[in-house]
Amino acid sequence: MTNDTMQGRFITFEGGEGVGKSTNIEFAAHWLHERGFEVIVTREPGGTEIAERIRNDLLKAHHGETMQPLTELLLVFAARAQHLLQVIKPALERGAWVLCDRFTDSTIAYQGYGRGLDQTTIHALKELVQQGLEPDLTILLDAPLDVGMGRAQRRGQSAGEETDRFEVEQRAFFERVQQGFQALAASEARFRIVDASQPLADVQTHVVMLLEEWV
Ligand SMILES: Nc1ncnc2c1ncn2[C@@H]1O[C@H](COP(=O)(O)OP(=O)(O)OP(=O)(O)O)[C@@H](O)[C@H]1O
Ligand SMILES: Cc1cn([C@H]2C[C@H](O)[C@@H](COP(=O)(O)O)O2)c(=O)[nH]c1=O
Repeated sequence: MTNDTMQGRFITFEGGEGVGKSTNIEFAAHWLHERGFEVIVTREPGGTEIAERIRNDLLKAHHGETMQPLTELLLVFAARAQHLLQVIKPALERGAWVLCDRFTDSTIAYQGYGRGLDQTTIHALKELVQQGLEPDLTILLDAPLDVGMGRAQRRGQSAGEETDRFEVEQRAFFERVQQGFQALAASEARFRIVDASQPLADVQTHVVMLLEEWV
């Protein structure tokens, strides 16, 4: 099944840690609800009971055993298969807007550029799981690393969140991830880059401009 047979809109929000994906998805959902659209807000890894359990394994620190990059990659796609079949495709088929916090571009950036896994393998898994389904629009929230990481740290401290298995990575890892997102944005027509280092009101004005092209 491809996007051509789907009635809804599939919008993904991408970017590094703390750039404002969740904040802007909630804002976009509210904006669309007010205009009468059915909106599903979801996230990856996650979005179903099984996929959320996989997320927990992916994000929590494991003591005494290191998760292999290939294991990480397969778990991300296992969660995605469940999420696509159970939540995303049915919602698109009935005409809803699906706003998803991260999708396969995060896999290409984190497991491909970040961990150094082979892009051909990633694309083969993508084809197997997505069967040609792509987001209609991908909003890349882009900010210097220190801006996003500073925001994520402050949010984590005030909410008492535990640091996850990705957040403890070295700066060089996040630099590679950011290069990955920038390379994707330069090569895929569905990407739009939003400067996420701006004040939130300006970021949201830009997000609305992008949504207006699809309503
Ligand atoms: N443009 C902005 N200016 C200032 N603060 C912002 C801006 N956008 C988001 N924030 C704040 O930064 C923090 C991180 O935002 P948010 O949780 O939306 O990011 P995220 O990209 O979803 O993070 P993560 O990758 O960790 O899930 C929050 O406290 C949020 O209120
Ligand atoms: C979808 C996806 C996610 N990740 C990583 C990226 C983040 O560090 C975490 C998710 O947590 P957040 O609250 O959304 O920041 O998972 C990944 O490595 N690969 C993926 O495909």
